[in-house]
Amino acid sequence: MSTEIGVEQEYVSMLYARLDGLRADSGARLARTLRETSSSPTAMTHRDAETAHHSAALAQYGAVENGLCFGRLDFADGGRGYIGRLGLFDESGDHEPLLMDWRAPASRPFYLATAASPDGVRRRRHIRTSRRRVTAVDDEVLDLTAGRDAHEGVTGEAALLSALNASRTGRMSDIVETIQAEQDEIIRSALNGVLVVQGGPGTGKTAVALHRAAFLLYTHREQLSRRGVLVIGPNATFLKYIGQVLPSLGETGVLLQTVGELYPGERGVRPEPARAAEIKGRLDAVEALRRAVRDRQVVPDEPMTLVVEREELTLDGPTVLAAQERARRSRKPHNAARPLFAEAVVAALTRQEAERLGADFLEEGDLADIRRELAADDEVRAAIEELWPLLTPQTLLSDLYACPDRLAVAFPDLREDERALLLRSPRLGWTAADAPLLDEAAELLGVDDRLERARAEQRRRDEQDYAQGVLDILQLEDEADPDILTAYDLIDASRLAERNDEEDHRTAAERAAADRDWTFGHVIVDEAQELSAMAWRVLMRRCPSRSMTLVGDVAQTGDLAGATAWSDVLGPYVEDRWRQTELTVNYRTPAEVMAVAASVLAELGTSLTPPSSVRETGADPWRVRTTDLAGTVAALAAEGSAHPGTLAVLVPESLVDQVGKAVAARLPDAAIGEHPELESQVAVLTVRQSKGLEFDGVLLVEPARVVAESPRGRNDLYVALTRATQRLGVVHTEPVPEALSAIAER
Ligand SMILES: Nc1ncnc2c1ncn2[C@@H]1O[C@H](COP(=O)(O)OP(=O)(O)OP(=O)(O)O)[C@@H](O)[C@H]1O
Repeated sequence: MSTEIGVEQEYVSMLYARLDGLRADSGARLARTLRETSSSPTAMTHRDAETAHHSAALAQYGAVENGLCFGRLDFADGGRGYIGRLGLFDESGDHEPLLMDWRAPASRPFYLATAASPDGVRRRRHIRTSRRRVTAVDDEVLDLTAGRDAHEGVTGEAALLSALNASRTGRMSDIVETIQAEQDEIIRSALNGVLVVQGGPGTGKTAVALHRAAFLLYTHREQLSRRGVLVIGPNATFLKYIGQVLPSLGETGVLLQTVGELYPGERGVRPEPARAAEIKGRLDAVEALRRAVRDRQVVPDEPMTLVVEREELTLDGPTVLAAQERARRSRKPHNAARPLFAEAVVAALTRQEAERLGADFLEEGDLADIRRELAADDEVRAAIEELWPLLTPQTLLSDLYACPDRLAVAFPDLREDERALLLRSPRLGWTAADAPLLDEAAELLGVDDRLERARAEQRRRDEQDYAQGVLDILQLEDEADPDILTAYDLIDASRLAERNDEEDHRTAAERAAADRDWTFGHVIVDEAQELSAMAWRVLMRRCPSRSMTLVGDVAQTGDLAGATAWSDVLGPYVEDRWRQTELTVNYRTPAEVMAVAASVLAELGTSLTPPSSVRETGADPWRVRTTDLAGTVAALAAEGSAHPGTLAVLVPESLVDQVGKAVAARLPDAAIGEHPELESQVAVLTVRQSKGLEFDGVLLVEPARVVAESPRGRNDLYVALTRATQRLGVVHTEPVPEALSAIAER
């Protein structure tokens, strides 16, 4: 085999030389572009575009440095192809492919060909490298291995097991080298429509979702780089965990967000009781917000007296009610309808004033003057603001949460104690469940954009005037020779103004993050089972094309507002027009640990079958019963940290402080708290924080409390048990839940 390594080394070195050449080329072009000094608007725009292009190319060449080439296919017809992280071509005239991008259709057999269905492939070779050095090659000769005792459906077994057994680092890595057939199907599924990927823990849902993003951007580059791709994850820690995967695949134009960040400009990070989040997540909140907005459109109990120019005018209930009716009939959102309300109020006051002055003597011009004066009067404006205030989503929501009476109007069907859960001081900041409500409020409030539109029109006119000036000067200079085409002949002022408009060179992802009205080309939701009905409404607004990939596991739902069936989530938006696929193999959790998790799943009473583990480790789970919980956990964590790789101590919420302190006293570098540093070797986390993550070893503390403390406690237990890639230990003082009693005591 060592000669084979030599052969591949030669080829791989040639590929790196080609990559270096491209990198140097882009670097030189970038430097040249940056040195250009022309300050004409067209040249500047061109320069910005070129800079962005070369910088992106350089970033991509940097991203593929590790594992540039990882596979080779030998075809039955004698042909051969190398597979890698990007496509490289021969510099010479015939432009032969030297390396095929893993996303290209030609690379597919690398992931799909099996002995039973070789698809023209004679041999699949996995090339393993460390930096630029080839360290191993694993061959599968497809026409000879048909009867071999391999794990059914697994391709590239040696490379796969080597990847799965590697110690974890606290950052997720990509899986391009060992994507399995059932995963490949999903990654390359068509762009359009809603695709649901249901899969048990460790089946690679997150990995598949991210690789799908990279595949879609490659295949539909034009469309998706303009509209962008949004990836939603459960929390900031998780986003940090997966943050490196797409850049390692050479993709940077994807926006990663939590639900709490869905409303631009605000970050919903404050914790709140599960019950409060559940109430906010119900669809009823739409009506509640509608009522809250109407509640701000006030009819005075007593007539209001306004003093304008030392004269008294009266605004009574019926007048206000009529103005309200007029504004509401427009069916415009609150802020957009406000000018109609104001107009109606001013018209009523104008009539009053006209009558006082003697309407018969007044002409239309006089009435218009009165109207203008009243509309500009401070007291009139204050009255309008009181009766139909201009509202931001933030003020609407914080005023609502701050006032029991307002809450009672908005949520008449809630019990008093439920409403009390929503009550809070406006200064405390937003929670994740507030973000969809802010977005809903923005829909209901709308914007009074007349001012903004007037400003934009003025800007446009100014630019046009300026362009006209430029053309006039050019015209003077050109006048000498009537045969020469003048600038006038080629372009008029409005087109020149348009050209000078500054182009926006932010990526689609950057622009989308700041824009509530942005609609994405594709939306991917990870841990999709956790999203509330209100969060789905926002996502559906952000993706009117309904081109979406939702990955999740309804057996792992921890949030009360989360889903227990995909049809419940999607029915309101696409009825039954969505497709579901399933992932069935667990690549993370070894069989020994999965056996325990499977009995918890059975107790959940779902029809879901546990995914089958792809490997065994020979290490059985164990448990220790103790009377000194914190002390024992700290000692076992110290013992566990002697193993290579990461260790998570998973604790019920109520024990985080106590256990965290004990572990920190013993292991000062352990990560603890709201935003734990996952690259630390040992981390103390709640089960909720551990969602979607994985660790080499897991020490689960007091599982009975994990179950007892949450309304979806058994789901949480299932999540906790399936975080380990190698070892699982349980520490408890109380008896363990029935499903865990089979674990041997140590
Ligand atoms: N084809 C593969 N090759 C190598 N590793 C893989 C493959 N598929 C999945 N994995 C690894 O298995 C682990 C679990 O994957 P992932 O986190 O995507 O699963 P998940 O289904 O999202 O799990 P959960 O629902 O528990 O969050 C990861 O370490 C991932 O890299």
